[in-house]
Amino acid sequence: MSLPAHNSFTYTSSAARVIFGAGSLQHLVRETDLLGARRALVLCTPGQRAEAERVAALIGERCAGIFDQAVMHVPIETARHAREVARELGADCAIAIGGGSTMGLGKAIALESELPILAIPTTYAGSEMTPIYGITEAGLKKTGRDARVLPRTVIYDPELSAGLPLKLSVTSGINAMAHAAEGLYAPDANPIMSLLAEEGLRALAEGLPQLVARSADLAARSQCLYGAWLCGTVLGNVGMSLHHKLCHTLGGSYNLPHAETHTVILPHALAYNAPAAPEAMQRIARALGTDDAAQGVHALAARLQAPLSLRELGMPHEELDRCTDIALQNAYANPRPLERTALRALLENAWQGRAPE
Ligand SMILES: NC(=O)c1ccc[n+]([C@@H]2O[C@H](COP(=O)([O-])OP(=O)(O)OC[C@H]3O[C@@H](n4cnc5c(N)ncnc54)[C@H](O)[C@@H]3O)[C@@H](O)[C@H]2O)c1
Ligand SMILES: O=C(O)CCC(=O)CC(=O)O
Repeated sequence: MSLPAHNSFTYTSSAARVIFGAGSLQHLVRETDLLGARRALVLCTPGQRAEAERVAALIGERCAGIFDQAVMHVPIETARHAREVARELGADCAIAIGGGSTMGLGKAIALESELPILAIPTTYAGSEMTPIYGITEAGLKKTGRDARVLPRTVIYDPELSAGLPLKLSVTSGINAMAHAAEGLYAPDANPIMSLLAEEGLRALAEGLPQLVARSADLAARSQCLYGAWLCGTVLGNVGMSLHHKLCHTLGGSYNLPHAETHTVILPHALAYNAPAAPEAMQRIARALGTDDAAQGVHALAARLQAPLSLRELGMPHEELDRCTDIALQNAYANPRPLERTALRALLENAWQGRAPE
């Protein structure tokens, strides 16, 4: 795609060291040493304690302890507890192994202490590539951007995502695709991020069906993790719009599951924005090998047997009006102006699980 004459942009590269490939966890000691860490605190969810113990065993005496209480959306109480544990143990680095929830906990610690994070992602959420943090206090999730929370080193080892349940692999992959799709019509989009976005979409659109056919296939896992890396980079570098705003409203105010909510909303958000962002839609469709971006994402999700409706995620129908109001509360950039009636119709379609209009 050629650069239009009127195109001007600012591009700041976020530095992160990436080690990618099957078996790359073997480089953990080298990478820990390169960060100068002697007392690393290993972070995980309760369900990934075994993976954290493996990390602890690998780094041996460099491990100060394991904190295994990461949960979704980083409750402030958990963040305070983890910060306290890090302080008490004299930790000089946080090693986060897991998905976006564990990365989020590492970021909550780094935000106050500037502890470097070494991230070992095991889902496709992409948080490891972003300076975005989120903390939930009194039922409200606040997000922000801060360079201190961007992980310094990321080890992408597809072998570690082999245990990710297939359903979550699919929805997590579509969560990643959403970052790239919105990145293509971001107000601060730039040609570099758009290249990564299109390639990330292509990698996931190819890799996810392969995963569904053979969930432990290492080539498919590598392809999806590669896509997730690129899509996460886009999320970290350009602003998100309507789709992410709706997902944060549904997740934050109604506690709907994160990756599944992204999966249901994405085709509808793209259909809403399609008339105002034709070039982005063309690039998304091209990456998916289809004619229409919104219909293409919907068809892909259906083919992967992903959830298609807010109803099946437990969203109460009577809350759709209030949800529309919340989504309209704060102004943010979006290619198409936010119109109440059209947004309410979008949510209705998503609730019913219809194809996007
Ligand atoms: N700040 C950012 O840039 C950013 C980006 C994306 C998501 N997020 C946040 O991340 C959270 C969601 O992250 P997520 O979707 O990765 O889910 P998650 O981290 O909550 O993981 C979901 C579940 O899967 C388990 N799991 C993860 N990897 C596994 C594996 N390989 N094998 C077996 N089990 C595994 C986890 O232990 C957890 O129980 C949300 O809070 C979201 O807001 C933040
Ligand atoms: O909740 C956060 O920490 C921010 C998440 C974000 O912007 C990406 C997403 O919704 O997947």
